[in-house]
Amino acid sequence: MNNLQERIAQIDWSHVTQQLHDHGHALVPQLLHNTETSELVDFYHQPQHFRKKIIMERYRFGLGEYQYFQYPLPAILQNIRENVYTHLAPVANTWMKVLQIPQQYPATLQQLHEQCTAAGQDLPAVLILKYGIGGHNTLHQDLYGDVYFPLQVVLFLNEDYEGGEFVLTQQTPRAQSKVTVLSPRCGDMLIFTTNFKPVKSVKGYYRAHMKHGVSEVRSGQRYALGIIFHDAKT
Ligand SMILES: O=C(O)CCC(=O)C(=O)O
Ligand SMILES: [Fe+2]
Repeated sequence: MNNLQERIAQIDWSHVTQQLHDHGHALVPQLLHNTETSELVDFYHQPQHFRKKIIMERYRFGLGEYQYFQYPLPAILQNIRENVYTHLAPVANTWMKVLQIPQQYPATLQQLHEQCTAAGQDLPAVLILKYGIGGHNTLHQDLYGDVYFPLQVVLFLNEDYEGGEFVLTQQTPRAQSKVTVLSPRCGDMLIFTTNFKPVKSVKGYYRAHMKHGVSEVRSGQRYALGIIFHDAKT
């Protein structure tokens, strides 16, 4: 566990920051060990950890299901959420600044959550997703209320499936969307923008809106764990 905190501290955060500025996403390979990814998959079958289950097709979100954790989060997730946040707050603050959005994010997750609570958002947006054959997640953004943090994380919990690529689209004003397709390995952590990234142009920076989703799983079962830093209203 401490060891995981050290692994997070040892990530090359200046490289991650540069990737986020350039591409709106950054892959951190092999953050989690197999014992940790299988512990996280096992949580899915322990209902006491969860506050809500969503059957995706009922909402036309795709095909599959996910469950939102309830507080208190398992220590491993609290640890990742808190420690990764502190490295991402400066990236988010740079983005707001260059885009001239009057918003700055506090240095700690606890302070962000005080802002969420004041806005009536006090439930964790941390979830495990499970997809079977044909499972997919349609393109979306994870905004859960007025207070939002513009970066989020997915942890990939297995790799014994085919298809199920992680897809990001970047929309440029007056142009078609650019697509990035990733096939991360079990234990990888992906950091990506929740709604937009700044892009430099001759006239300064503009917002390129981004969405994410998952392509169809062709065989096997796919598990992923999403960490959204702001809290949700429902
Ligand atoms: O299953 C995935 O990889 C995507 C999950 C997702 O949409 C999220 O965590 O926000
Ligand atoms: Fe999502």
